[in-house]
Amino acid sequence: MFTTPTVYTTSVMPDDTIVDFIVVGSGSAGSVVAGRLSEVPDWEVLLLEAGGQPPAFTKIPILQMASANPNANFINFYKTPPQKNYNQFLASNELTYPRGRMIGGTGAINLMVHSRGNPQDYDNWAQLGNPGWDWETVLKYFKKSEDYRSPLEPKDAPFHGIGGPLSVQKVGWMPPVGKLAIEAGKELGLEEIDYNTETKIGSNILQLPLRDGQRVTSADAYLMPNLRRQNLKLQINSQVIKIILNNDNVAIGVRYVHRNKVKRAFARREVIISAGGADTPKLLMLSGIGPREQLDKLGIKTRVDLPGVGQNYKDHVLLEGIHWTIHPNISSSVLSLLGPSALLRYQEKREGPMTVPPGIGASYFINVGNPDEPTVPDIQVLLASQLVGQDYGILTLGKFKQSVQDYYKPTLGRDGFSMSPVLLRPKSVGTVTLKSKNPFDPPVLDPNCLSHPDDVELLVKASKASVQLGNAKTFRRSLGAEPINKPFPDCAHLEYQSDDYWRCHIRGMAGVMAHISGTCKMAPDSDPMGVVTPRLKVRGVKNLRVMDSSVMPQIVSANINAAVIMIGERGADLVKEDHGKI
Ligand SMILES: Cc1cc2nc3c(=O)[nH]c(=O)nc-3n(C[C@H](O)[C@H](O)[C@H](O)COP(=O)(O)OP(=O)(O)OC[C@H]3O[C@@H](n4cnc5c(N)ncnc54)[C@H](O)[C@@H]3O)c2cc1C
Repeated sequence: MFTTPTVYTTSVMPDDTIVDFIVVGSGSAGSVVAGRLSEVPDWEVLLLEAGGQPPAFTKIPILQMASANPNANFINFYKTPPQKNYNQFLASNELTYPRGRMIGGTGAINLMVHSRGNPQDYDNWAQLGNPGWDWETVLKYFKKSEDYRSPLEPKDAPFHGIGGPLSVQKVGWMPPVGKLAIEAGKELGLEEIDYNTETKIGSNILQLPLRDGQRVTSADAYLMPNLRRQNLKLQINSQVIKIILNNDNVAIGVRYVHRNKVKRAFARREVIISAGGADTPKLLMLSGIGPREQLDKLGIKTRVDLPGVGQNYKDHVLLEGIHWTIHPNISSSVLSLLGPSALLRYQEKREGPMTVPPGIGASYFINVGNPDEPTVPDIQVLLASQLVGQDYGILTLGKFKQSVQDYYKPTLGRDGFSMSPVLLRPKSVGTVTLKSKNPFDPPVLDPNCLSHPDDVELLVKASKASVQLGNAKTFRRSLGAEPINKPFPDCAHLEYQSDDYWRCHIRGMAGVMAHISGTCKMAPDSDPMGVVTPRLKVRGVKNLRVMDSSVMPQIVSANINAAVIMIGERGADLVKEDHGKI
């Protein structure tokens, strides 16, 4: 009714098809890679995707919340082992990690924040021995990908691209608290910035991949317009179960399952894996490329002993539970935003609250470890127009254990907002391992967040800064904002808002953002934990590359999707360069 589903043209290839390039996974990176490689008219490109067509609701930003439905068959919900250092106030500390299993991948269910990270992130990648990934180089690819559609200040214009495949614009509709975000930041000395430039400390309105009020995924931007090319084929419901290596460790094709039948496809030139930070290491290991010890245990013959596969797993950590109520007459409740006038406004004009993912609006990039640092933040505080008890807790409360549900009871039906600090460069490291050698078993994700004490200590400082932000006079004056000044029951034995109290709050209420990265990291040959070279070639194998979030040597200081798209853009150019096409 409000939108029609995007239907991609797909093909069913005969068994033992031979093409030039096989790309595995049509998510945020894979769609870019396949779209760009097919620009070379004499290259045949086959894109294999495990999932199917994306459901229509994924196009409507506010319906992002529907992807939490555990029965959705277009999402893989991967369970973690019990996590001991965080999320202790959830009903279960075995977390569920959603990964999009459809054309568009996780980019079709994410919260749409488009943020590139800090120039220093990429200069660090280069300094670690990865030439060609410095800020100056990657900026060209960020710009190449982008069609920026909001008004630009002259000083910010050189950092944005116009006319690229991916529409990006500032959040168009704001809840009442979002409209005050910039003014509130000024009280604490934070000026408004465009965070996708080189200016990185300050308040900001978030940027989203959006066009005409609808989500734009990499698949919309890079595949949809190009599927009429004869040399680009997209085959769905095709889960790759093994990379085929010949006796000389050259990748010559893949084995995949389509309609309950095992089929093969062969690549004259290269196989490129873009299955995402969880499934890429899984597929490499199933193919005998990974830590020998682990493969031996599962009875998988090692073809290349690469100890780094599945290691170096980094994710951003976000702290919940720092909240304010607002005046009862002011509403930003998600369910009330879905009322008839908003629905009509969306249907007729593609405007209003439905054009924004739930709660999303503005944020603050700050440095709490070194407040004098002028350009590199260590924390992003996300301002969300959401209170846990909002909408009678229907959307938010169920995941918590009973004592926390009781804690929020007095706020049931009230509106409010939260300040959620995010650790931009966590030091804790996790792993992705195989459950078994059955390709249909999920991988075992163990993010192991907050295992490094420095992460907790930085969050203590960030919590205090977040309280200061929410207590800004602007919010109190205009919205009647009142902090929920009450300890969580499990931390009530500690002095309220002392460092020890915050440590307890953090262990209970911090959680992952599901930004799996680094699990097949790019590194020079001298680093034994490196999985791919700076040209994204898998070490010890010929004609095999990885291009997705798993190649990041270090996680970037922002939501990672924009960087993943950049990796796809840069990766496609590396292939073209290596084959003499540019
Ligand atoms: C709830 C949520 C909210 C998020 N919010 C944000 C946000 O606001 N901003 C942001 O920047 N990032 C966000 N992210 C993260 C971001 O969306 C992902 O990091 C990004 O999409 C990863 O891209 P990728 O290409 O590495 O993998 P994916 O996009 O996951 O693509 C992998 C694709 O490969 C397919 N595949 C996997 N295995 C196989 C196989 N064996 N054979 C064939 N196909 C296979 C999958 O079906 C999928 O289509 C969020 C993530 C989640 C889960």
